[in-house]
Formats: sequence, structure tokens, C-alpha cells
Amino acid sequence: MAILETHGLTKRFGGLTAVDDVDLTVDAGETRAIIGPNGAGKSTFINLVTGLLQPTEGSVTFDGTDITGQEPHEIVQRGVSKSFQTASIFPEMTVRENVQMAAMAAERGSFRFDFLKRRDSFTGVYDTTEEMLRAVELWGDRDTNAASLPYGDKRRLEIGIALASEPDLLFMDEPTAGMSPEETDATVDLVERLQDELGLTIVLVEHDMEIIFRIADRIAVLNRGSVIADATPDEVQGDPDVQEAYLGGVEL
Ligand SMILES: Nc1ncnc2c1ncn2[C@@H]1O[C@H](COP(=O)(O)OP(=O)(O)OP(=O)(O)O)[C@@H](O)[C@H]1O
Repeated sequence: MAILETHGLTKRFGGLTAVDDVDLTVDAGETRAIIGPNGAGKSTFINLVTGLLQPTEGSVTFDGTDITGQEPHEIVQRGVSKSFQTASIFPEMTVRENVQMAAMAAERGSFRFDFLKRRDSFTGVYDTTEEMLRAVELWGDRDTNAASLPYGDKRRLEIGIALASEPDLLFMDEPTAGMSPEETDATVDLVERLQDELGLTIVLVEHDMEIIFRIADRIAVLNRGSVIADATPDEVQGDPDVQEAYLGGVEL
């Protein structure tokens, strides 16, 4: 069953069409990769779905509801989250405070102090924070300042922050970028475990083909804003259009 559908999704920046008439369906529970050369439109596509950019044309449907043009915080509250690169971490706060802030923000839409008056919601924030910190294996580091975490743990904290809104659909933008092989393996395991334990649907932008072939159920290939292939890893690997567009004819 589709959890996310885009129809004719298009974004133009002046004369440049960054995302061009994209129809994409993501099924509930799958791990979907989006790949493509630099400038193919991957980030723009994600920003359109998560509300950071408004489409020029087309629509986005999440869980049966048209969410086109909604504000990012509304889309988060509906159950769509994005794991940002380090930008989302407050370095001077502890690991726990970072996730707690994100859980509060998701609950209230935007950060407001009156949440303290609502005991239920406060308890909810507390429980969610612990659950998500345990899920990303940072509960033991909860009182550590975020700034002093090693790189791989910071990236896991970003995932924890994205999970604090208890999403059904999680976008991950190059979750293993800059990681050592050990950290990469641990992150791949983590992504697989999150999907099992939390029943998440994951859409992943990733340049590392090995990771994609390990964890993606289906791969959409973007080139110059258009989807040129949308299939299983094996099918994509053998697709001559993909080889041509993505790697200039070099075999994947
Ligand atoms: N805010 C913007 N204003 C103008 N042009 C933009 C803007 N954002 C992106 N673009 C252009 O849109 C195209 C698609 O960019 P986008 O960042 O979505 O590609 P990408 O596939 O994510 O690339 P990469 O793999 O390098 O991150 C590029 O040509 C880019 O220069």
C-alpha cells in the first residue's frame, strides 16, 4: 500500500527545472533509495515532499491526504521526518536535550513553553525521548554534550532527532557520508533495525552503491529532474539508461 505518492511534481528555479514531472510511489514499510548524479534533483525532491520548498506544479499525497503546500511542521506532525546533516544538532545541549527538544517541537507544532502545563504531553515527550535514544543506541550517552560526541555518534543523534517526532516515513540524506567502514556497517544495521522495530518506511538518498544494494527494496533513479528508472536493485543495475546517465556508461 502506498504511503507516499507524488503526481507531476515539478520545481522550477527560473529557467532551470530541478524536478520535472515526477510521479513516485513509496509503499509502506519499504526502504526506497533515490539515486542520481550531482544536480539530478534529489535534495529538491525531498524538500518538496517535506514542505521546505513549494512545488511549481504537481501534488504530494501522504497517507491518503493531499499535503501539497503545507508547512514543514504540519508535515512533520502528519508523520514525515527528515534526518538532517549536523545542522539540526544543538552542540551545547546534551544528547537527551537535543532529542527532547525535537519531541516537544513535534508535539506542539512549534516550540512553546506551555507544554509544561500538560502533564500527559510532558510524559509522552519523556517516553519518546528514551525510546528513540535507546533505538539509536545513545541512551548511555544521554548526559553527554552533543559537541563532544564522536562523528558517527553525532550522525546517529541526527537520526534520533528525526525519530523524536515518531514518524511513519523517514527521509535520510546520505546517512553514512564521512563515516568509517565500521561506522557505516553499524549505521546500515541501525537502519534495518529501525525499520523492523519501529515499522518505519525509509527513503534514502545515498551515493554509496554498496549500501544501496544492501538495503534498498526499490531504487528510483533521477537524472536532470526526471525519473529514468524505478525498479529493484537488480533491474536498475542492468539498466543501460541508468549506466549511461549515472556513470557515463561505466558499469555499476
Ligand atoms: N534554491 C535554488 N535556487 C536555484 N537553483 C537551485 C536551488 N536549489 C537547487 N538548485 C538547482 O537545482 C538542481 C538540482 O539540485 P539538487 O540539489 O536537488 O540536486 P541533487 O541531486 O540533490 O544533487 P547532489 O547530489 O549534488 O546533492 C541543480 O542544478 C541545482 O543547482
